[in-house]
Amino acid sequence: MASDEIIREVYKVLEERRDNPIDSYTSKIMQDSDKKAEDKILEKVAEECGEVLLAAKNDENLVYESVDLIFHTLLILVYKGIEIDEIFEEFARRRH
Ligand SMILES: N=c1c2ncn([C@@H]3O[C@H](COP(=O)(O)OP(=O)(O)OP(=O)(O)O)[C@@H](O)[C@H]3O)c2ncn1[C@@H]1O[C@H](COP(=O)(O)O)[C@@H](O)[C@H]1O
Repeated sequence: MASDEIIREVYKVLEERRDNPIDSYTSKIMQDSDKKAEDKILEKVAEECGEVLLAAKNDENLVYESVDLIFHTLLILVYKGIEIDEIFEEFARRRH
Protein backbone atom coordinates (compact mmCIF):
# COMPACT_ATOMS: atom_id res chain seq x y z
CA MET A 1 0.00 0.00 0.00
CA ALA A 2 1.46 3.33 -1.03
CA SER A 3 1.62 6.02 1.65
CA ASP A 4 2.71 9.62 2.03
CA GLU A 5 6.05 8.33 3.38
CA ILE A 6 7.00 7.73 -0.26
CA ILE A 7 7.66 11.48 -0.60
CA ARG A 8 10.31 11.30 2.13
CA GLU A 9 11.75 8.14 0.59
CA VAL A 10 12.03 9.67 -2.89
CA TYR A 11 13.50 12.87 -1.42
CA LYS A 12 16.18 10.85 0.35
CA VAL A 13 17.05 8.98 -2.85
CA LEU A 14 17.33 12.29 -4.73
CA GLU A 15 19.70 13.67 -2.06
CA GLU A 16 21.74 10.49 -2.40
CA ARG A 17 21.80 10.86 -6.21
CA ARG A 18 22.98 14.48 -5.77
CA ASP A 19 25.69 13.68 -3.20
CA ASN A 20 26.89 10.32 -4.58
CA PRO A 21 26.18 10.45 -8.31
CA ILE A 22 25.54 7.27 -10.27
CA ASP A 23 24.60 6.63 -13.89
CA SER A 24 20.94 7.64 -13.58
CA TYR A 25 18.47 10.27 -14.80
CA THR A 26 18.46 12.34 -11.62
CA SER A 27 22.20 12.16 -10.98
CA LYS A 28 22.95 13.14 -14.55
CA ILE A 29 20.58 16.10 -14.64
CA MET A 30 21.94 17.37 -11.29
CA GLN A 31 25.60 16.95 -12.28
CA ASP A 32 25.36 18.83 -15.55
CA SER A 33 27.73 21.83 -15.30
CA ASP A 34 26.25 24.01 -12.57
CA LYS A 35 24.04 26.60 -14.26
CA LYS A 36 22.96 24.18 -16.98
CA ALA A 37 21.71 21.69 -14.39
CA GLU A 38 19.46 24.28 -12.81
CA ASP A 39 18.10 25.38 -16.19
CA LYS A 40 17.44 21.81 -17.29
CA ILE A 41 15.51 20.97 -14.13
CA LEU A 42 13.54 24.22 -14.33
CA GLU A 43 12.75 23.51 -17.98
CA LYS A 44 11.26 20.17 -16.90
CA VAL A 45 9.23 21.89 -14.15
CA ALA A 46 7.81 24.35 -16.68
CA GLU A 47 7.08 21.56 -19.18
CA GLU A 48 5.31 19.48 -16.53
CA CYS A 49 3.21 22.53 -15.50
CA GLY A 50 1.88 22.72 -19.03
CA GLU A 51 1.15 18.99 -19.02
CA VAL A 52 -0.82 19.28 -15.76
CA LEU A 53 -2.80 22.15 -17.24
CA LEU A 54 -3.69 20.15 -20.36
CA ALA A 55 -4.47 17.01 -18.35
CA ALA A 56 -6.88 18.92 -16.12
CA LYS A 57 -8.56 20.67 -19.02
CA ASN A 58 -8.96 17.44 -20.98
CA ASP A 59 -9.76 15.18 -18.00
CA GLU A 60 -6.83 12.93 -18.88
CA ASN A 61 -3.88 11.53 -16.89
CA LEU A 62 -4.12 14.21 -14.21
CA VAL A 63 -2.59 12.08 -11.45
CA TYR A 64 0.24 10.89 -13.70
CA GLU A 65 1.11 14.39 -14.92
CA SER A 66 0.82 15.87 -11.42
CA VAL A 67 3.28 13.32 -10.09
CA ASP A 68 5.69 14.29 -12.88
CA LEU A 69 5.36 17.93 -11.79
CA ILE A 70 5.71 17.16 -8.08
CA PHE A 71 8.71 14.94 -8.81
CA HIS A 72 10.54 17.61 -10.81
CA THR A 73 9.65 20.23 -8.18
CA LEU A 74 11.21 17.97 -5.54
CA LEU A 75 14.24 17.62 -7.80
CA ILE A 76 14.84 21.40 -7.98
CA LEU A 77 14.38 21.66 -4.20
CA VAL A 78 16.97 18.92 -3.64
CA TYR A 79 19.29 20.49 -6.18
CA LYS A 80 19.05 23.83 -4.34
CA GLY A 81 19.86 22.16 -1.03
CA ILE A 82 16.47 22.63 0.64
CA GLU A 83 15.74 20.20 3.48
CA ILE A 84 12.43 18.36 3.17
CA ASP A 85 11.35 19.50 6.64
CA GLU A 86 11.48 23.11 5.43
CA ILE A 87 8.65 22.24 3.02
CA PHE A 88 6.55 20.54 5.70
CA GLU A 89 7.20 23.40 8.11
CA GLU A 90 6.02 25.94 5.53
CA PHE A 91 2.78 23.97 5.04
CA ALA A 92 2.35 23.78 8.83
CA ARG A 93 2.96 27.51 9.20
CA ARG A 94 0.08 28.23 6.80
CA ARG A 95 -2.40 26.00 8.62
CA HIS A 96 -5.37 27.89 10.06
N1 LIG B 1 9.75 9.45 -9.56
C1 LIG B 1 10.64 9.42 -10.41
C2 LIG B 1 10.41 9.87 -11.77
N2 LIG B 1 9.33 10.40 -12.38
C3 LIG B 1 9.71 10.67 -13.65
N3 LIG B 1 10.99 10.31 -13.85
C4 LIG B 1 11.81 10.42 -15.06
O1 LIG B 1 11.83 11.74 -15.52
C5 LIG B 1 12.19 11.73 -16.88
C6 LIG B 1 11.48 12.83 -17.61
O2 LIG B 1 10.09 12.66 -17.46
P1 LIG B 1 9.09 12.92 -18.65
O3 LIG B 1 7.72 12.83 -18.10
O4 LIG B 1 9.43 14.16 -19.36
O5 LIG B 1 9.33 11.66 -19.56
P2 LIG B 1 9.89 11.52 -21.00
O6 LIG B 1 10.62 10.22 -21.01
O7 LIG B 1 10.65 12.73 -21.42
O8 LIG B 1 8.57 11.30 -21.84
P3 LIG B 1 7.32 12.27 -22.16
O9 LIG B 1 6.56 12.55 -20.89
O10 LIG B 1 7.88 13.52 -22.79
O11 LIG B 1 6.51 11.43 -23.09
C7 LIG B 1 11.88 10.32 -17.42
O12 LIG B 1 13.11 9.70 -17.72
C8 LIG B 1 11.22 9.65 -16.23
O13 LIG B 1 11.57 8.30 -16.13
C9 LIG B 1 11.47 9.82 -12.69
N4 LIG B 1 12.71 9.36 -12.35
C10 LIG B 1 12.91 8.95 -11.08
N5 LIG B 1 11.94 8.97 -10.09
C11 LIG B 1 12.28 8.62 -8.70
O14 LIG B 1 13.59 9.11 -8.43
C12 LIG B 1 14.43 8.09 -7.93
C13 LIG B 1 15.84 8.26 -8.48
O15 LIG B 1 15.82 8.09 -9.88
P4 LIG B 1 17.11 7.65 -10.72
O16 LIG B 1 18.00 8.82 -10.77
O17 LIG B 1 16.58 7.25 -12.05
O18 LIG B 1 17.73 6.50 -9.96
C14 LIG B 1 13.77 6.79 -8.40
O19 LIG B 1 14.07 5.78 -7.47
C15 LIG B 1 12.30 7.13 -8.42
O20 LIG B 1 11.76 6.93 -7.13
